[in-house]
Amino acid sequence: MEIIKVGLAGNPNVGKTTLFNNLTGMHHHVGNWPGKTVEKAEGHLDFKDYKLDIIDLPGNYALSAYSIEEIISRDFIVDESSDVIVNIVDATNLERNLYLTTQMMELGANLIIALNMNKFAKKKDYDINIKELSDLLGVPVVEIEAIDDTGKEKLLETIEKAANDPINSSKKLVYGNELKEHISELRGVIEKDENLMEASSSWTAIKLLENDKIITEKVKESPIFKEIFVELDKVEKHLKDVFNETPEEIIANYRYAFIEGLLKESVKKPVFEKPSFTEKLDKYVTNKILGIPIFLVIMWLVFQITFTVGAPFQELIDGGFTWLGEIISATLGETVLSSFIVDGLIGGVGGVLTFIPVIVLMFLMISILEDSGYLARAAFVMDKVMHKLVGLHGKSFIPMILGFGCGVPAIMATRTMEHERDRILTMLIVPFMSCTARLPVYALFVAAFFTSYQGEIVFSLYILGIIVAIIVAAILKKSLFKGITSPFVMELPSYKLPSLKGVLIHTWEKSLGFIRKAGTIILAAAIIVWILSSLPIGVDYGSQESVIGQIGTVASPIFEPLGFGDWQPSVALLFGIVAKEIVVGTFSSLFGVAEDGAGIATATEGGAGIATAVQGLFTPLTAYVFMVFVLLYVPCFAALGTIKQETNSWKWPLIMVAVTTVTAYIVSFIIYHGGLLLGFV
Ligand SMILES: Nc1nc2c(ncn2[C@@H]2O[C@H](COP(=O)(O)OP(=O)(O)OP(=O)(O)O)[C@@H](O)[C@H]2O)c(=O)[nH]1
Ligand SMILES: [Mg+2]
Repeated sequence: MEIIKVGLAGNPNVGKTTLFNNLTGMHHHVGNWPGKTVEKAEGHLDFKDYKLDIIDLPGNYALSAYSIEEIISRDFIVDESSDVIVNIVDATNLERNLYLTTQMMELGANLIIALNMNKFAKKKDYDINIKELSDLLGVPVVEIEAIDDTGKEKLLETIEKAANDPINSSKKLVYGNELKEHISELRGVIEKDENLMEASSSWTAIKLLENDKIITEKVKESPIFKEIFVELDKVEKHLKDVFNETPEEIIANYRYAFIEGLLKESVKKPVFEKPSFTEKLDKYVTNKILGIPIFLVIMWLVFQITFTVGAPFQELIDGGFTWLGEIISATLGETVLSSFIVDGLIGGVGGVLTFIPVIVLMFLMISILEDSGYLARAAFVMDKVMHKLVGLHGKSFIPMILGFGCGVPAIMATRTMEHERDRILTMLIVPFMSCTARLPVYALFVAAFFTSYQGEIVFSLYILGIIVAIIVAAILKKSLFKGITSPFVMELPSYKLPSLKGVLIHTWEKSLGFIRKAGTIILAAAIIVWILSSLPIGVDYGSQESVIGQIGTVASPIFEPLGFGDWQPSVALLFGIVAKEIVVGTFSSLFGVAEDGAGIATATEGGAGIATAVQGLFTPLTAYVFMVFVLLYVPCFAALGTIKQETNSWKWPLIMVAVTTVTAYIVSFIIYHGGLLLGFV
């Protein structure tokens, strides 16, 4: 079977991954905000006698190399030998989208244009003459709807044809005689070195004129680099004399002029565009005064829904585990095996699994925020605050909100940031955002102590996370990360009705990740906790004389000043370093079924078992402080590992550990003593 290698390229948020998923049957991350895909992904599809290798790329606006994900795409388009590049273009935004197209044409890439979002363009009364557009570009144009199968067959046929009969897409690109003449002079010199001919010489010439760092470095390695730079200088001087502009500006102007001419011939737009739904809604949502209150209300709703809808399901699962534990205890009697299954496994792992409904709902809510387009608005609204207070731009707010789901993808999402310094700083504050792993801890404690204000208490923790993140970022920006942040225009995609299938798949996969975690790390920790609670032989399970009790007793003075100096919270925090769910796992295996026969925590009932046990250890004030500490202290191993991988050094994860520990301690201390002064207990 012959293989055809197809790259999917285009601006951010135009539907590349949607098309990729549709073609390959895979489920990669789709959402309505620019910059989701940060790494290239590969999938396959059989078509007739061919095997298509499809590569999904991060979106980019130009083939210049700024941020990491842009470099990934550019390297693929420029250096890898793909057979066909499918350029996905948003029909509602042709001017901007075609800017990247012109640059791929400069490369002479074997291009196909897949025109997406046609329904939205029709709604706006755009009349696009596909044949004309294709003729003028000299590139096939296919209308598709990435979300369903519209145009899919035609696209595949076109890919097959293009692979067998490649075109040079640079042919119809015209940049005016003056520029063309000088580019060809420069090309003449470049072409003398065979090694520089991997990409087309006109592209290399253009990139040199644009002062592109990577290409300039590459050319410096050529034996004839002096000759090339002498010519480059000459051309640059000449262009400056003629146009009184930098070569970069001149080239950009020509690209836009080409696009303008093209669209004049092939697209008819209504004289007055009626305000779209998005524009109408954004009047309120991104309003200067209303923006932040609306953001807060939406977040509050998210937590309310998560908790109120989640609670009955949670009780159901909890009941199931309790029943299972009782049956096992009754069948096996008081044996080591029964203690292992009931305290160790059902307590440690089951105690965490009861929170699945809450966690699934949280991921569902975040998926809806992402897919509707609200996430980008939240970042836009926070941009001013972030800029003024922290010196970071709103772009870093997107990874922060994703951090409400899980820190690992959130840390990866920082790749879209241009400056390494801003990127690392954002990574360091993402773990202050309250991820779903903290939810079991909150659920347990609010049920035991704050039955009437569950939603409000949890909401306050989420907001505290954001505030602490902003304060820590501001301090770090003034010390470790000095420097100005370049301004950035936040792109606001049109609102879209979230696709049910997309949202469900997204949620399902995230939830599966949680279940997998329960079966691996949390299980392993549960077994260790059980062993340590049962040793030395003959000791009462989970008593202070057990190994775990002794460890806790040694560690507990550290937490005394924060109000929870008992040994059990200390070991729970210690084990929770691995993953925060283990904090609850540890409690539930220490106070599990066998202890009082009352069952594992029924977090929503606030009565039996674990809840009673924690009521004996905490007061409402110390319970709140404990939740704050869990929120802010050391991120889980997975998050630290991701920071190491993304920064390529252990330095940052270690700094992270120090920053979070100190912050958690200080903030908890202030809240505890402040609370005491205010008369709380
Ligand atoms: N209605 C409709 N929505 C679409 C279509 N194609 C994509 N979308 C939506 O557009 C948004 C962006 O889609 P993605 O596939 O994630 O875009 P992308 O180009 O991969 O974006 P990045 O990875 O950020 O560069 C999502 O909300 C999709 O559901 C389509 O054909 N019709
Ligand atoms: Mg994508």
